Amino acid sequence: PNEVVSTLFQRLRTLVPGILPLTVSGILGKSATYDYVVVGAGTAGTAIAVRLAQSGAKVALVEAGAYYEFTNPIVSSTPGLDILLIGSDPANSNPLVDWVFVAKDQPGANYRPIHFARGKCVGGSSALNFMIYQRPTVQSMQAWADEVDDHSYTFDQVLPYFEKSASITPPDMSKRFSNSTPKYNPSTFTDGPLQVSFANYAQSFSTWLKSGFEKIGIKEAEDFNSGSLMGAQYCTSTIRHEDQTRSSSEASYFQSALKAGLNTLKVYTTTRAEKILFDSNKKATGVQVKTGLLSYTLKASKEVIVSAGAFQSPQLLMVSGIGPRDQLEPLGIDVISELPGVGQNMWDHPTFGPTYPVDLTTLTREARDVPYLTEQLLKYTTKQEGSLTNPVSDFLAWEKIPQPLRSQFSPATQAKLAQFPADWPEVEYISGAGFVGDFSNFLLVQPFDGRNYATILDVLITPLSRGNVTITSSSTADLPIINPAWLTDPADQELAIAAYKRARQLFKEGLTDIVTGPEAFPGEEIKTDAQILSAIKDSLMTLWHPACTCKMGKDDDKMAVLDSKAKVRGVKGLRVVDASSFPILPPGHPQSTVYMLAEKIAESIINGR
Ligand SMILES: Cc1cc2nc3c(=O)[nH]c(=O)nc-3n(C[C@H](O)[C@H](O)[C@H](O)COP(=O)(O)OP(=O)(O)OC[C@H]3O[C@@H](n4cnc5c(N)ncnc54)[C@H](O)[C@@H]3O)c2cc1C
Repeated sequence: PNEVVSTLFQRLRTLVPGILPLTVSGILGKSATYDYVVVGAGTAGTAIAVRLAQSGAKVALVEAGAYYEFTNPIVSSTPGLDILLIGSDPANSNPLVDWVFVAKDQPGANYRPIHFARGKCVGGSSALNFMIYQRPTVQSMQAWADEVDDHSYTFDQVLPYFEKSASITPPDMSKRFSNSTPKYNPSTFTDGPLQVSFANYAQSFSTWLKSGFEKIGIKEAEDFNSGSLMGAQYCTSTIRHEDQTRSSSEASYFQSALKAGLNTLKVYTTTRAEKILFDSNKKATGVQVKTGLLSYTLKASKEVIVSAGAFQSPQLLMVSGIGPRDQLEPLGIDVISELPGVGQNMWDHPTFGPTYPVDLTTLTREARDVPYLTEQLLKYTTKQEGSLTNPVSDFLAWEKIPQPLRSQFSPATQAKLAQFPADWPEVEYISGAGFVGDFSNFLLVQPFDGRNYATILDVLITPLSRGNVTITSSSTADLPIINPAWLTDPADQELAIAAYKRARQLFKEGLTDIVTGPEAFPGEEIKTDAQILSAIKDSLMTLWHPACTCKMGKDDDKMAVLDSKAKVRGVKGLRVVDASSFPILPPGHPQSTVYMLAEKIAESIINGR
């Protein structure tokens, strides 16, 4: 027992750091001058701030939240707990680390209010995400380069920045099931700070998926980080291999800079950016911030960089006078640069999918069988093994909808889908080792009937619906209104129905050895296309990938907010670097691209200097 207690104690110390990083804290409440002020210590913000500070510049990093190790202890650090407090029910949230956005009045979600989690902490959304790490395709990055008329965004040109941001550790096959060997390409990683690896446990459900997908025509893929996605394979995850904890931007970029004794970076936690300040030449001179009741100014002698995420970067621009004139003037905001694209053009990836009973151990057992859960907790804390090392979704498949389903698309939908390049998948299928239902609360929805359940999450990867972000006041204390507008383009509805049928086909033709009964959700009685669409709307959820709300674009693109170096048009000394800067949302999960962009723009700023 002494040994167990001692191991547990040591383990807890790695999950909840004992020392507050006071050495890097700015003096809260006191105005100061830096070379760069970065707003938002999220995924992009932490990465770019650390890179600028490593170049010798003095950098202030302003973050509205705190350290997640204190405001979401254990939950954020433990891969298997990533499903907690991020469900579609707004009550299923932790406001200490989440802004708790709610998307309302969405016809595509049958008007259910949808909780849209966004990280509010050092680490931002990388502290809440599902840890899937995968990169876009060659042709999708060509589309990005074409969209911004800048060849430096082609896949070959950006690969060094993907590589620079991350390192990879091979899977420990002595701890995983022997039939769960992943394929991957280690040559596209370096010794970058972000830790990418594989969990010390594969979901049993996932061990059936390679053969299952093959039976419905989706072949095994070689890997998902070298420029192609079509096919099925285990994915890499942002897991620190040595202790099987989450590798967020905080645990990677920030902690490694801290360990190296970086003293040019100062972090202002629990501090909200209120407004970007400009001089008479429209040059950004700093940021007005607020900690508690204290408002003060952090001056930037070189540049202000906004990395407040896809909802709050456009908000901060708008309250500072940059955006659509018809939104700003009625709120009494003086227009400094009229840019109609701020807050528009929002891309997101909606998800939904059927659930079946399966003859395997899944999350359902973990949630309902207390002795089993205790065993897993002990395994995780003492040996870094077992199901809690696994972020739940560890196997992916990608495709364009095949015949005969494809021929059922209307000519309009076929034409719209044809705009996407050949290597850009239309649909992703994600392993979901548990009951998902309407995504309201992953823990509470697990049935008590003693059976295990598994789900395939369909994700629309070529969404054509575009949403927006609008402000209701001139204060960043009021959350902006988000309107993802899921499924408002009829082509998305047709694609969603086809994707649903493919997921059902997988269970019925590919997974017959493990399926133990009829469809549990939404149910066999849902048959016609109209019924399927209605069931999709009743359960649709975001995959939390909002992007492109301050998009970069060509000089003649009126909706472009940024140039291809992420500089805000119409003003000086101001950039936006995060998921909002994307001109398009490339296929898949965006965090790898957010890190790539932070590395690329940091290098461009440093070289430009
Ligand atoms: C639940 C969930 C699951 C996801 N799963 C995956 C996945 O598996 N794989 C993947 O690739 N992607 C995933 N994503 C998406 C991915 O995490 C995001 O695309 C990415 O982290 C966005 O990075 P960002 O820098 O744009 O914004 P963020 O990381 O959200 O950073 C924005 C930061 O700005 C701060 N901020 C905002 N306003 C202000 C203000 N006024 N003043 C000061 N600070 C402010 C916020 O608190 C936050 O820290 C997921 C996201 C979520 C929420």
